[in-house]
Amino acid sequence: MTTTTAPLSARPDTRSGERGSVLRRLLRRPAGAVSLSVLALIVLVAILAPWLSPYDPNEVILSQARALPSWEHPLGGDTTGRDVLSRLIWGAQITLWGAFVAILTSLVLGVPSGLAAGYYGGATDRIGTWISDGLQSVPGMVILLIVGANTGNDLTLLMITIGIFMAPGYFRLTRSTVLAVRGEMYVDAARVSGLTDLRIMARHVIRQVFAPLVIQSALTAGIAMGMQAGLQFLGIGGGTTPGWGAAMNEGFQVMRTDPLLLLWPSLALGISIAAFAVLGSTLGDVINAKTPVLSRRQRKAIEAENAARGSAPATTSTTGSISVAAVDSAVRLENLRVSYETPDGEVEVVHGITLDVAPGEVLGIVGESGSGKSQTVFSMLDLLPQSGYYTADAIWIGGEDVTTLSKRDRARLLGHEIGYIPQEPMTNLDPSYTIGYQLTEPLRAVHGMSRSEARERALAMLDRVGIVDPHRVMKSYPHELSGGMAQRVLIAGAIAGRPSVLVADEPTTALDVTVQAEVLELLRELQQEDQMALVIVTHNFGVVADICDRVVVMRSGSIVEIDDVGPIFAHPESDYTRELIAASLDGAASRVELDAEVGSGAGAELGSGAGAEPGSGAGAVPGVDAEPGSGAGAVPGPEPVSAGANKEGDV
Ligand SMILES: Nc1ncnc2c1ncn2[C@@H]1O[C@H](COP(=O)(O)OP(=O)(O)OP(=O)(O)O)[C@@H](O)[C@H]1O
Repeated sequence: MTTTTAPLSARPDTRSGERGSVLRRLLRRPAGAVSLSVLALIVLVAILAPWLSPYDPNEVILSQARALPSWEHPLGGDTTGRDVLSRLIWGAQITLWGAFVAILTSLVLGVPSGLAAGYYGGATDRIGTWISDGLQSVPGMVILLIVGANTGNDLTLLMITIGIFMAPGYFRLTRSTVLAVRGEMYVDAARVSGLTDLRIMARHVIRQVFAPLVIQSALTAGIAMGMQAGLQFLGIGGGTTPGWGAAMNEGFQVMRTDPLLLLWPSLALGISIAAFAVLGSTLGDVINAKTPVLSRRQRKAIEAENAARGSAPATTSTTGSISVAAVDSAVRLENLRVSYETPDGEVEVVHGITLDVAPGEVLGIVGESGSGKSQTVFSMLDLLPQSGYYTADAIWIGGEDVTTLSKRDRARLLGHEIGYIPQEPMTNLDPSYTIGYQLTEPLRAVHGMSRSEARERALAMLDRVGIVDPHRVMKSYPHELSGGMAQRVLIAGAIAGRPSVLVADEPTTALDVTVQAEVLELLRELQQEDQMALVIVTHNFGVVADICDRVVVMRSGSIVEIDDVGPIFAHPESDYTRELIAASLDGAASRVELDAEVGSGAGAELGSGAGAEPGSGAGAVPGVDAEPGSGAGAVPGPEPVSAGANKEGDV
């Protein structure tokens, strides 16, 4: 086994550092610094009102009626002789409280419903959207007047009502953010590891909604303050409370004779609303500067959709073959069809394929991009995106036809019976959590282990996949790992539940060429050690030669050829297979070249990894010579298969 000794990134991580950097960047902008300071001052004044206020805000001093500013009363007295400054200070508390109640109500109603609508889609989404649209079409002011009239103008209840009418904004924001995040690979990875929807939402999705919600709340706070003042100005919501709106109402009535009485509360309200608005938009700039517009997966889905419109042929024939009885198979797909709803109608992208994998067998699924490899394995895992669905005569996993199972029972297979290793390690790890948390979470939640058991298992698995300092890696965040280490971590997670089937979707594509070889070597070792069935998706025949027993060649959603690796290389039946083999080997580095590259420590992880263990260093490039009688060495073919070290390929 090869080991990985590449040092962890020296970047001084930490989540608090990340949060600090947003605050720092906010403060670096004059607009951010000023608005934040103003708001901090207002909040401070509101909190310290009992101590700062020189007089009781409702105390009437007749001699001070309409008095001009003086040393005793810096802002003068109002029409009944109450101290204006004291009323403004207490008004800050009441106005902020009103805004807080409204925002809290909106958050409580809008966020969970938006989360559920975005995550579950379907009927939940439709019902949520319908209620949200309905609320927006109700004339809010009429409802506020009714509530005011029936509750004695209770300010808190009025602000709760305003919060209800502002909840659709939070609903829509949360829903759209979740829709974008739901497709992220680390969410799929969490699902594959068997975590419940509730847990995935609470731990992995809600964090992504956090930043937009903060921005929205800053903007909404200003609006809520304005609405509250508007209500008080109209005489609704607290005639006796010293709110700024009530003060404006009073000042408005004596505007011609005592304009200052209107000026002070208007200034306080205007400055507060402006500060919230500027803070919200500056926060938006600061946070969005880091946010990618489209994730790679989203771009890929769009490209795939476009390709599907142009090229997917409609065919009804079924293709493929089987090798063992259904009950003896590790996996068996019978007449699997996958379709997608697209704006142009329904498109079938996998056209009735049949294949199986025996326990302990390594099956390669090969084909060019868009041939349906990923859709096939996503159907196995029951992880097709929402717009896609499959039909099949049967899907056997571990000798059981899982098409008869409920969605929930089917999900239980993930992490237990089936493990999944994705294509891109980095995007499959949640950047907000340590590796230790991400490895132990499914072990505790899905496998019912205690904290210490889960930790022990995770450490053992990290050690097993060649991580030399598992304790340190457990404490690391994904960005501190190299791509190869991250993939090892995901492999550790996939095998931690001891699955009988391991599905690897192009597990080495995103990795450096030398690290690819190490990861393939590791997969082969693990598969042989635990006698797992391994389904490996690739577009590279080098990988097939290296690791597979049998191979399925796919093209445009159908199986072109299916056979043991030897015969496929020796006598490919279809021209397409022949072309794929030639394309995989064309331009491949020779074994000697590859060994030289490995020896020179070209790979990020290889310096000590490969070299550390004689026999698995350069020899870690899995291939012909490494194991006589296996891999490409055993493959009679048109050319010696030099580990398929294709420049663009997997190895
Ligand atoms: N969300 C989607 N909506 C519509 N069609 C889709 C969607 N996802 C995939 N497809 C179509 O399914 C077909 C098979 O895609 P699949 O992802 O299985 O290809 P692949 O062989 O795994 O390719 P790659 O090696 O690029 O991942 C593609 O032609 C694509 O157009």
